[in-house]
Amino acid sequence: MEAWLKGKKRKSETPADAIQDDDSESTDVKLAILASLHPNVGQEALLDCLLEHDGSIEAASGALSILDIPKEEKKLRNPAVIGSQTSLKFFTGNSAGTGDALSPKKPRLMSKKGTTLHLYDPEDIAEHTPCSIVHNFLPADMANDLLREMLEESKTFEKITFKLFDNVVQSPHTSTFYVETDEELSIQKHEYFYNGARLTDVRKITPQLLRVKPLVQESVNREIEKRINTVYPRGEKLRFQSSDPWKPNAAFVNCYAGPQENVGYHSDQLTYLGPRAVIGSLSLGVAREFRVRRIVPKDADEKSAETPDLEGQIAIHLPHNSLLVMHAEMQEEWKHSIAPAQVIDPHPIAGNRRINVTYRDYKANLHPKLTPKCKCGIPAVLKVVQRRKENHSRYFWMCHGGYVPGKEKCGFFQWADFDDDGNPSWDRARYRKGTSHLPVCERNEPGDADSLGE
Ligand SMILES: O=C(O)CCC(=O)C(=O)O
Ligand SMILES: [Fe+2]
Repeated sequence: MEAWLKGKKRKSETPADAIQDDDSESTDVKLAILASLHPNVGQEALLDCLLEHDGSIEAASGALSILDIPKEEKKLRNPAVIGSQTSLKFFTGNSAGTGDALSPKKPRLMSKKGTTLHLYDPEDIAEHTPCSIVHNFLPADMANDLLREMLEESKTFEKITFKLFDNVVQSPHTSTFYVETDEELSIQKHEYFYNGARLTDVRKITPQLLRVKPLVQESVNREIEKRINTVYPRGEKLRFQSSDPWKPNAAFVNCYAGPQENVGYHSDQLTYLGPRAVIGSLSLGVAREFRVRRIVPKDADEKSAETPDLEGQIAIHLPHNSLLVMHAEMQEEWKHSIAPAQVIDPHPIAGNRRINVTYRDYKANLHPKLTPKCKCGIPAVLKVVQRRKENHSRYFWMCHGGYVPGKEKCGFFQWADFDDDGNPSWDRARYRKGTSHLPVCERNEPGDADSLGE
């Protein structure tokens, strides 16, 4: 941690490190480190300060040290309260979308860095973010039954513990994971890895989660079709996006007990969902702000000050019983978070708690027995080059051992090869050779950073 705070290079930098930067670290972790350095500053002020300093702990910590914290905390922008919708005209630039596969055709929002655009309307959300939303999604009784069931379950949810640079940190909310069969439960516990470690709490899907699943499935597939037809170039699915219907077989459930519980800016892991993953996210209980921001790739030697990110964050308001679909462009090009709130409206059933159920489609051909393993013997994690222009959008496998308390990462790195439907090259039955321009399993040894154009 010290080396990072002082701006020194981390020891044992690997090719995977070289194509990432500070931003690849979860905001949870950055917040945990900032909180330990500035124990008197609230979570929200820390988050705002981190955002204002482009995710740099060093810069944010420096600013917090100089400031008169108690006064400044009150003045900091973006109070995470339920805000009112800002005029879209203020944020919409004249420039049209880039026209690439990942940008909506409509003009791009040009919100200034550090500002938050609050969106409520489904049309605005579909137009300006990589998401779409369905309000009042379930019949009211069904939503309440699921909420009650999950509130009961969440009494035994736990915070996730992971490691960063010798610090063991905990997620600022609780969660657990549900699968459908006993066999899947056993496999999830013994073969799947998350942040380099096995999950200890995997549960069998509950009656209400199972009851709601087909409705989510139907609605998400409808939203995918709509997105393809109205937003994507030529009305075609994105490259690497699966051409199969979306079929959820797992649910990750989060509980935010009170306004301060949150999740920092992150992209969801693609390791088992594959490229261009779609996720169906159901919100129950207290309404909270889901924030998204686009990741703007930079040249290796480009400083953020020279190319300020023109786009601020967008807050999507997630009321009780709303289904948010994170579309195929979301995880690769954007980050998302649940911001801490100053105030919340208590919910008649949930009190101050919010339950979030993310239904996910785990791909059979990305089972950890099939994916590359690193030298630690742990199934490698699938990532994509997000922040660098060089090799931008390329997928790669890397070691995740560094996230396990007491374990160093081994530096394993390997480019990933998928066909245009996101099938990995080892899936002989489905992989359509020649549809991907990427080299087949090109190998880079640790330290071989030249081959990455760094
Ligand atoms: O609570 C939410 O709406 C988002 C949760 C989330 O981002 C996640 O589980 O990865
Ligand atoms: Fe997420």
